[in-house]
Amino acid sequence: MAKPFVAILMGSDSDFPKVEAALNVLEKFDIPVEVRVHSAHRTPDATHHYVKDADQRGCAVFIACAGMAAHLAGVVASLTIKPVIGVPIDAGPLDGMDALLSTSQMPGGIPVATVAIGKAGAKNAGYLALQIIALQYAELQKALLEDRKNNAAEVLEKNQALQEKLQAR
Ligand SMILES: Nc1c(C(=O)O)ncn1[C@@H]1O[C@H](COP(=O)(O)O)[C@@H](O)[C@H]1O
Repeated sequence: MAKPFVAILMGSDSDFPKVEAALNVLEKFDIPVEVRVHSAHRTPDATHHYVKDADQRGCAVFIACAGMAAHLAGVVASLTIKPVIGVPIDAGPLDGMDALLSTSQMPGGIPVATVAIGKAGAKNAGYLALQIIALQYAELQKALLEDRKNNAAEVLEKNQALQEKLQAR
């Protein structure tokens, strides 16, 4: 079976420093990714065309990232029945609270799986996309379990280092 790909869309190139966290995770697991700037507000026709086309070409999961009046993820979700993960970006004076609400408060029937605001949310969007794809790929399941183990070992090591520091006080 050919590997499916993930499409990462963002409303503006100014979002990229935060969105990059999703890309990093997907690249770490060798999942093909397409990254595009498409705004539901500013480039509605191009957004519509890209989502329909990507859907047909085998996109497995869409990650849509936007700040402020973040309608991008909702619009993407209206155009496909593939899973759409929404990342609210902390842009503008409301620090992402506006984007969080406009991404998550979707009307019934058109879901957007909304993650946390900003970089941490983008990272989790990458992992969530992997977990969705892993439902059909045993190898990816193994890699994700291994990654969890490594992360846990890192945390335990940090705890050990902290205990040693505290004992030396
Ligand atoms: N929320 C949206 C959409 C959309 O939802 O279609 N398009 C752009 N934007 C957001 O506007 C913010 C400011 O954009 P600029 O930095 O380009 O002015 C960005 O966070 C972008 O995601």
